[in-house]
Amino acid sequence: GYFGEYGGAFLPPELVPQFEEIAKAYDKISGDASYINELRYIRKHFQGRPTPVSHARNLSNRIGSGANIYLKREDLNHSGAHKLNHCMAEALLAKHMGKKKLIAETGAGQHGVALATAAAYFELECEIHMGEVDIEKEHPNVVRMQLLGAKLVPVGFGGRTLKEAVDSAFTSYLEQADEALFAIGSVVGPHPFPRMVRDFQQIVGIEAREQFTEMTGNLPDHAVACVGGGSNAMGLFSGFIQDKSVKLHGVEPMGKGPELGQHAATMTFGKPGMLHGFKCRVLEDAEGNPAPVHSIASGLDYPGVGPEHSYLHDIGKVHYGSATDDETLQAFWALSRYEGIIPALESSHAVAYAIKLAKECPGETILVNLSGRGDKDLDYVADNFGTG
Ligand SMILES: Cc1ncc(COP(=O)(O)O)c(/C=N/[C@H](C(=O)O)[C@@H](O)C(C)C)c1O
Repeated sequence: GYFGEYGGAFLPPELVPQFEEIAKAYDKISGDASYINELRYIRKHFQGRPTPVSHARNLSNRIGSGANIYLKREDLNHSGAHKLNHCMAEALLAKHMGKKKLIAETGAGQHGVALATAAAYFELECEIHMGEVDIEKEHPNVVRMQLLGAKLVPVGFGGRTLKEAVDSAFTSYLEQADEALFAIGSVVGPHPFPRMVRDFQQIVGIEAREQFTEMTGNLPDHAVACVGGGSNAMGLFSGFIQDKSVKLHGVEPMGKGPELGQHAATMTFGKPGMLHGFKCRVLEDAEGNPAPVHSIASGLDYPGVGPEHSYLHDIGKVHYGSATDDETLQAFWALSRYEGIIPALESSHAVAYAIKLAKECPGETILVNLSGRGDKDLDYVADNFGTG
């Protein structure tokens, strides 16, 4: 359960047997033919996979450096983001474990919607914890979760965003661990979740590598993905991690600037620490507590980051850059206006970074994981920043 010094499971004693049970169940069924076949059926006939790879021709031509940007269209995955890739697998695992309920946190609401979708499909109960700030900001996803039958638990303490939602979901799980599965929304949390969620997201990178080489006859020069906890990035990177020629880039939110509290750029400003029961790089305040964070994208404002990313950062296998709120908004508008694709604000960070990279790498190819669509962000952007 470790990636170098990062990862592990630092749990309250009463949860140790629960997490051991989850790890054992996952190891058991991940090689099981019926589980693999059912997941394959679901991906094709329920999720509508494979998602396409689109050449952002107009955007690339407008940048004019001869670089070409391509988009892996996880915005076209059912429920509108990459999150369903791990939620369907987590729900299937819960079924195999005889669980009746799924519990999770959500920030942007995409994971909440995806888990509620998976719970409806498998006829499981679903309890989603969400900060009051994010409930306000991601209202369309709140309605969708409730329509899909999930019970929403508003979280009103602390910063009232993602970190507190995780704390609240964890506490609730503690009380009902026998009949519920805690379905974490990213490659974070105590072992086995970082490895499990990465495994469930690998389908993205496997498809993208096959599609890109078939479309262009080559591997991409660069693979780019935004990083909140890091699940969509690990999904894309998994397809290329063995290819020496493909440069991997994780994009973090630089928000309003480098001052602590104005961003959530954990790789740039953080250091090794502990959060939510696992070791990772963490943004900490002067007292050593998780620092307040900000991003225009609810899905990225998390003071920690996945242990596997923390390791890949330290060994220099992945370069972690960033995009500010302003750069992100420009990318949100540009992709909408020039390509007819409205991206999630989270994914817009990866597009913003790819635009900067295209200017620095003339003639090269850049594959971006477009992790989700922007429906959830339309009103927030239009009301606060206009339509570009
Ligand atoms: C469209 C979209 N793209 C990227 C992310 C960042 O999550 P990772 O891919 O796990 O880094 C997110 C994260 N969303 C989560 C959510 O919807 O609840 C997030 O807020 C938490 C689960 C961490 C997202 O919605």
